[in-house]
Amino acid sequence: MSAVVPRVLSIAGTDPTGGAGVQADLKSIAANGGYGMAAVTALVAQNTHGVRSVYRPPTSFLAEQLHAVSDDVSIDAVKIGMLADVEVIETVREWLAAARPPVVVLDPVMVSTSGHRLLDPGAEEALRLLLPDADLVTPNVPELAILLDREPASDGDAVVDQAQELARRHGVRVLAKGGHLEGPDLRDALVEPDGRVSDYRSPRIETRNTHGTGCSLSSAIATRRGAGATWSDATDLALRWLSESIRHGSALDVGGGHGPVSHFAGLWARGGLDTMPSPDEIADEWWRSTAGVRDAIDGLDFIRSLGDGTLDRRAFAWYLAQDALYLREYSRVLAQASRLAPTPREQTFWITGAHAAVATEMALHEQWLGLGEGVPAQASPTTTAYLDHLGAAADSGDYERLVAAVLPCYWLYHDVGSRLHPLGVEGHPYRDWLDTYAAPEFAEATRTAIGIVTAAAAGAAPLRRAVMAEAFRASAAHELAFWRAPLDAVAAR
Ligand SMILES: Nc1ncnc2c1ncn2[C@@H]1O[C@H](COP(=O)(O)OP(=O)(O)O)[C@@H](O)[C@H]1O
Ligand SMILES: Cc1ncc(COP(=O)(O)OP(=O)(O)O)c(N)n1
Repeated sequence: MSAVVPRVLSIAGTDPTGGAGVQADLKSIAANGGYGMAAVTALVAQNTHGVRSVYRPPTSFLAEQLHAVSDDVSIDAVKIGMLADVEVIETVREWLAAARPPVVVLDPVMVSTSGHRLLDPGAEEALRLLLPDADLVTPNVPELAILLDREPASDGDAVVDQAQELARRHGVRVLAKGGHLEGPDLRDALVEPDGRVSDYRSPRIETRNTHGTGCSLSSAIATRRGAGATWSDATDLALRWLSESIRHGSALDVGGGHGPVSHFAGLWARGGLDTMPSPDEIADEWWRSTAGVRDAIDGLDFIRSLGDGTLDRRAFAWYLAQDALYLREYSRVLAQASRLAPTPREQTFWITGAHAAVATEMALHEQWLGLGEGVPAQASPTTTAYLDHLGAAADSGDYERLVAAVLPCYWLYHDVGSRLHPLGVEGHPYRDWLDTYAAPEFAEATRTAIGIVTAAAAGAAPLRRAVMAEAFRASAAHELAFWRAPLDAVAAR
């Protein structure tokens, strides 16, 4: 069973400019969703112009690195790159036999683009003997030819023929890479040991930034396969990612020769640099964003006179009638939130709120509607506008947007209710109302609603979070209008 984040080990040489070797592998593994590890086979002094020299440390130290990893970490996939010479190949072969990683991708690195050898000529036969230990081998055109001891293929069909022969000879899956052929269209071919071929075609990108493409591709496939994708899907995903990364390579401005690909360009473009806010940070930000609305609510004559008990009873009756009309619909909106909720806990919370909205609140309001102060039977324009906004969120089927839209009705009522409550002394005419919205049960429901909504916002992508914040702010503005309307309506009579 592979881990959610596959643990992928690169066994390869280095590139201090970060375009190829273990440095590229680690970026590729991370960009494809894996946890990257690296055991270094050789230290290579190279840059975007080419290789200057190679230092191969004692293989006993490579063995120590490999065992240090496998003694401690469950490895989901291994990518093997530059092996330098026979001794290194033998060391890796012995370790593979002992560690038995579930996925092994072998990029048979032999010669750099600049023409410098990265594998001793005398090590080619040893490398051939390593092929059956791999699940996938990813040669470019010249490497494929050397492994078969043939001339390099000069067109796509000839590459596939050679890949089929290599696959059959060594009983191994082969991804033959077509980057070294001429022409505007690229063809990579995945060949199964039984000869079946899957083609992957893409347009050639006009760029000098192709250094390390082979390293990056093999690491990406190992990572995707380590995460559980089929070989065919892993190859497809890795190639799509590689094309995107090649396309953005020239924007990096690294070196004056063949520059690297931009391993994280796609992630950056899709918001990968944004840190995820915590639910508490979202709660603070959203609450601060309604400061103007809350000040305006506090400044309303309706709220002031509701608190000190001097509110015109006709205005209060008008408000309660509108609130009754509102709550009937609000209950349906909460029921929809319950229907869309992703967890039983949230489902239960919203349906309990829906019940409270019709039962508890309607009982309280009926008591006041008995006042018979010329109560309107129709929803006012402000009530209608607020309900249209909530109804649109409910009809969208978008749970996050919907729960963000219903939150101000909890949060602002609890805020106003708890601040006015101390004014509700014995004999206060609106004491029931003040008690309801300052009640511990309503405070608890408000806390839960804030927790659910802000957790959903914290887990959402930035654009989705912005949609939620907008729904929340719009509802807060409707709350202000709702509280401003009663005195205006009574004055207009
Ligand atoms: N200019 C390019 N545009 C798009 N894809 C490319 C380009 N050059 C190489 N690739 C892709 O990069 C991968 C590695 O290419 P290749 O050059 O064949 O191997 P290597 O880097 O090992 O020499 C292949 O999937 C190939 O299709
Ligand atoms: C340390 C190291 N390993 C491999 C290579 C070759 O990289 P590759 O991905 O095959 O791409 P090119 O650099 O040949 O285009 C390397 N240079 N260094």
